[in-house]
Amino acid sequence: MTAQILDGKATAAAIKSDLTARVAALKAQGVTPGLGTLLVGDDVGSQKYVAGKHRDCAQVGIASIQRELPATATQEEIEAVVRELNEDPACTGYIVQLPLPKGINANRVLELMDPAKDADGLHPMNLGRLVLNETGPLPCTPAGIVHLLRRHGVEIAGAHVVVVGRGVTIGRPMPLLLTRRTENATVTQCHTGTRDLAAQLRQADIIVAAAGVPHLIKPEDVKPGAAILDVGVSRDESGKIVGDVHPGVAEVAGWVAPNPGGVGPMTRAMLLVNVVEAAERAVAAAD
Ligand SMILES: Nc1nc2c(c(=O)[nH]1)N[C@@H](CN(C=O)c1ccc(C(=O)N[C@@H](CCC(=O)O)C(=O)O)cc1)CN2
Repeated sequence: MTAQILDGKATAAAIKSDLTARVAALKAQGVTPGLGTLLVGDDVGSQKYVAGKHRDCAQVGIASIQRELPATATQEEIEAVVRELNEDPACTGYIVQLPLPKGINANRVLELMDPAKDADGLHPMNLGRLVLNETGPLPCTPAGIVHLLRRHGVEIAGAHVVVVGRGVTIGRPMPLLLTRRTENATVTQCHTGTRDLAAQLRQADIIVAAAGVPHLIKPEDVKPGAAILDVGVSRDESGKIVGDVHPGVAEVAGWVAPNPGGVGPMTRAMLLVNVVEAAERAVAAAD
């Protein structure tokens, strides 16, 4: 078997085309959505992701506000920029690029954000809305994964999904999304402390691999026909991405989201969705 590709690039392009029309409609009503980003430090990967987010904004007509601080920035300096973005009327939504440098309390920074401007769905109030099944911005990577599976006709309802990872951007929110009545999956959450990971993986109809451990998921651990989404990012000596999924998995799986080209572009597309939906909600509330 050679797996079908869960094509994140093509799916993201379709989402962006839809958003371009919605942004034009907002502008016609006098509202220009604006995405702010706060990047702290000089991590090359983070710089690349943030640059990509602003390229996407330009493509769909969203305005860009870019704030950067050096790796030496203090908690207070970072929080001061967050307060500025909270107050800036041109910034209708924003993100703080993660991870923040060592020594910075990222939770305190996220808690300080205006939840109405939280374009990542990572403010505690918005994560709480997800728990309570209320409307709000969804964390971008989990939302992108659900969209990608749906778009390719992968059955989520009734599926057994194994999520490997417990980070704030993917591992923690992913099971919350997948177990909503609208998705209706059964989820097992695994992590580096899971005793027999291979035994869990073999039960899975869908695997979301977000552990950051190169080639953690091996062909012999995968049920034939399963859908495998590789979200792990490690880099080799030349800076090339090495995912959590061994390339041989494509011979066993039914679907594979490659890395790069799978979930990453979806993360960026769902960020734009959050920005546009927040602006649309604001317009509807003002009517
Ligand atoms: N505030 C946030 N920080 C981080 C998030 C997040 O959702 N919000 N997620 C990740 C990084 N990330 C977004 O910020 C992200 C990761 C990957 C991609 C992407 O398009 N990847 C490309 C490959 C790019 C490359 O060659 O390096 C792909 O997969 O095709 C976009 C965004 C952690 N931080």
